[in-house]
Order: sequence, then structure tokens, then C-alpha cells
Amino acid sequence: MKNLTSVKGKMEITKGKSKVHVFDADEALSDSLAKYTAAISEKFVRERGAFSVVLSGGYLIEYMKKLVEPPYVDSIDWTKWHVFWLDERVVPKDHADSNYKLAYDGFLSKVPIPPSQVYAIDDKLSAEGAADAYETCLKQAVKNKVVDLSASTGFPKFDLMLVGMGPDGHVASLFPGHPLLNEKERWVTFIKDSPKPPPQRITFTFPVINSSAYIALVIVGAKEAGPVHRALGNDSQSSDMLPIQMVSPEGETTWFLDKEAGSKL
Ligand SMILES: O=C1O[C@H](COP(=O)(O)O)[C@@H](O)[C@H](O)[C@H]1O
Repeated sequence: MKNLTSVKGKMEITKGKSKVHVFDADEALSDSLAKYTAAISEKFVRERGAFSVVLSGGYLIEYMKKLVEPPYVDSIDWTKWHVFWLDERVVPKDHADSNYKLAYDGFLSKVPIPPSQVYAIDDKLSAEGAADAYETCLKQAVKNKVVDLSASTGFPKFDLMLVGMGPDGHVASLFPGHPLLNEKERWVTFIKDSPKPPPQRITFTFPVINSSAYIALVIVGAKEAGPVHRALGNDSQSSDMLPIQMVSPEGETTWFLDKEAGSKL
């Protein structure tokens, strides 16, 4: 591991294009994530008059809590935010498993993002139908210049993706060993046999994830330490790469880890 620095309550590591922050306290992690998100929002609003941001489900939303508190909540131009989902469960929007509901309850209901700029899936459709409809929605967002298009990959280039990880090393609804890891054409696809319930989901594909300008990986918990260590070690040659190891964007990756998730670094 290269370039290790340590300040009170936080360790910082630089590895290639990646910055890794390991926090002793959840409050510090949440505050740092809010500061980082606010700075990237400010940059894109200034440069292109819009900010396209992608949310995951899981514990990410809990760690976004400082963003809806002063000083960040008052400094961000929420009217320029366009919110998308990295993956979504094929359930009604008011269902306990819905990533939309999780984000609405913990984040969206607390900030003045115009509802027309919140791009939830159509929960009346099948998994196939919802993936097709969400891909069409992304194509329209690219056409309207809400989302950039990567000149090098031809896939949408989101300004920021906020990405969580499960203890098995999955990101989005892309699970270890699943054929969807190799999808190279689609922007959005579907899964009907998710090993983590609920089984039916839609998900962004790796070409879209890896076209992002910025990715924040927000990972907490002792069970996550093994996959984090594999991803940040020198294991990129093994044939059974974990999904987290396949996150390799055009832009910058910043890791926000708690001390348990970073315990093997
Ligand atoms: O099922 C999902 O899992 C991952 C990780 O979730 P967590 O509960 O371990 O934080 C999440 O990022 C994804 O959006 C979600 O659908």
C-alpha cells in the first residue's frame, strides 16, 4: 500500500487514482462524505449547470445524513441535482425493500430537489420492462444533456456515483460469479435470481459504472474487510474477480471506510 498518512481519527492512503479514507468514527465518515459530495456538486453546477448523481441502496443513505444538515444543506444548489439509482429492486415504491423508499425517507424528503429531477424506476413493470424503460430514461437524459456521454466509451458518464458494497463484494445488483458481470452492451439490465432478496432487480452495468467522472465507495463493517482488502491489494489478475474489484472508472475513486471495513489494509 502506498502513501499512507494518518491524522487524528482518520487514515489516508493513496493508491494509483484512488484515495482511501479510513475513519475511526461514523460521524467523521459522514461529515467527510458530505464535504466531498458538496464540493463535486459545486464543481459540476458551475461547469455545466447540472449535477447528475447516482444513489445505491443499503447503508449508504444512513451515511448521507450530514448532507441534509447545516452547513452542507444550505450551501448546495439542490435545484440543479438530477438523481438516478445504481440499482433498484422490482417492488412497489412504498415497499420496505425499495431503494427509492430508502432514499426518499432518509434523504430526498429533506432537500428541495424538483420531483421531475428524481428518476425512479417504473414500479408497474416487470424486471425486463423496468430495465428497458430505465435505459430509455437514461438515453433521454443524455439527449437533454442532464447526463454527459463519455467520448471514450460511448456510455453515459455520470458526475458522481455513491456506491455501497455487500459483504460478498457485490456492488449495485452485480453479484460475484453472475453472468451479468460480463455485460458489455446494455446500459441497464435486470436480474431475476439475485442471491440477496428480493430476487428481481434492475441494475446499471459495469460499462456505465466505469464511465463515471467520480465514484465514492462507502463501505462499513467487519464482514466487508475481506473484499475491501482484495480490491485494494494486488489481486487484479485472479480470474474470479469480485464485483468490487471491477470498479475502475475513467475518473477518480474515493473510498470512505469505517475502521472495521479498513481493518485488513
Ligand atoms: O442489495 C443491495 O446491496 C448493496 C449493498 O447494500 P448494503 O445493505 O450491504 O449496504 C447496495 O449498494 C445496493 O444498492 C442494494 O440494492
